[in-house]
Parts: sequence; C-alpha cells; structure tokens
Amino acid sequence: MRSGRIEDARMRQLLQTYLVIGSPNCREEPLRVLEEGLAGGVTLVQFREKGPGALTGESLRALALQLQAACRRRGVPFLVNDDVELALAINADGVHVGQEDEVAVRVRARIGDRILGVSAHTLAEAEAAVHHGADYLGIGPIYPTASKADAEAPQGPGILRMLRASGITLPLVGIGGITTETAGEVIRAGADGVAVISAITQAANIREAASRFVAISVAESS
Ligand SMILES: Cc1ncsc1CCOP(=O)(O)O
Ligand SMILES: C=C1C=NC(C)=NC1=N
Repeated sequence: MRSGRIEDARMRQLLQTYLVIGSPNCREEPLRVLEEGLAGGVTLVQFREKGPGALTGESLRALALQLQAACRRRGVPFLVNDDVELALAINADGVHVGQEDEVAVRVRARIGDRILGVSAHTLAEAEAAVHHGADYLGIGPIYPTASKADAEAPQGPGILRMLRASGITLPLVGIGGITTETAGEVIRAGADGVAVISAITQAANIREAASRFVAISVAESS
C-alpha cells in the first residue's frame, strides 16, 4: 500500500519514459504492444482509451485490468486517463486528468494519495494545478500530433522553459508529437521526461523504440 503522497524525486524518475496507450493507438493486440514497451524499459504507463473505435463498458474494464496486470508484473505504475471511476474500481496507481475534467481538487479528494497528473497549457493552468495538489503536470502538445483530435495548438519546447523560468518546480512531462529525434530538446527545455503515444506504439520495433527513449531520457537528465 502506498504511504503518503509520492516524493518529487520519485515522480521525476517515473516520468522519464512515459508510455500512453489505448487500443486505438495499437496496430496489434494492446497487451503485446505494452509488453514490448515494458521490455524496452518504459518507466510509467497511462491507459488512455480514446479515439475512433475506443472500447467501452466491460471490454474497456477487461483491457484495463489486463494491461494493469502486465505493469504490476514489472513493477511499473499504471495510471488511468480521465476515468476516475475506473481507476478506483481497479485500484490503479493514479489518474491523469485534463483541464476540462473534474476539477483537480475533487479528483484529489477521491483518489487519496494515488498519483494525480494534470494537463496544463498555460502558466495560469499550471499554477492552479500545483495549488490543487497535482503530483506532476503534462505539458503540450509540444509538437503537432495526430493522436489527440482536440489537441490545442503545438507550443514547442519554449513552454517548458517559460514554466521553469516562472518558478514551476513540480515534476513536468512533455507530450505531443515527441520522437527520439526531439526527446532530448524537450528534456533540456525543462521536462523531467517525455510522454509518448505513436512514436512507440506505431514503431516498427516497439521494444527498440522504447529503449531508445529510455537511453535519451537517462542521458539528458543525468
Ligand atoms: C494525449 C495528448 N495530449 C497532448 S498531445 C497528446 C497525444 C500525444 O500522442 P503522440 O505522442 O502520438 O503525439
Ligand atoms: C492530455 C495528456 C497530457 N499529458 C499526459 C501525460 N497525458 C495526457 N493524457
């Protein structure tokens, strides 16, 4: 059982190579994609079942449990995007919520000491999320992305530099169109790691792609 809120240093480690996955992002069985990503060394997993063909109801819950079990076998924390009910029902390690979802304060009250991630696109949103008890912020989209239909305009790594220059010290992860070519600059701009969907789930060799992100995030954060 978790004892108290996660420490910043531990949260920064978990954010290094953060795989966000859902069945719409997978060319093959999501469990196989996840197992390859885990074998490549991803440090944190978020179940985000959104987009065309996304599962619902019992099949959604069954997939969540299947992917969570794979993460548990490898000691990698498993977070659920948006669906706080599902996260609590399967005793996930935490949730990631957007600005439009339940206000972070209410979510914190419901999940206790579990990990709470909040999306932020501006300094005001970041400061509010810090105040509301987020354990980390997801910042982006950094680059153009095809994986989120309603994504805001890409902001480039400069948003990360601005947040750090403005005094945001909370763990931050960059997300949105990040590849192995750009992960380094995202971390150098101030992120503790990178959150990735397609550059891993759509890679020809998933395990190899994941391990390259791991090598880059370790090299850049040392
Ligand atoms: C969930 C999310 N939030 C901002 S961009 C994005 C999608 C990132 O997917 P990809 O890594 O494939 O660009
Ligand atoms: C929108 C998002 C932003 N950041 C992260 C880490 N996950 C998301 N689903």
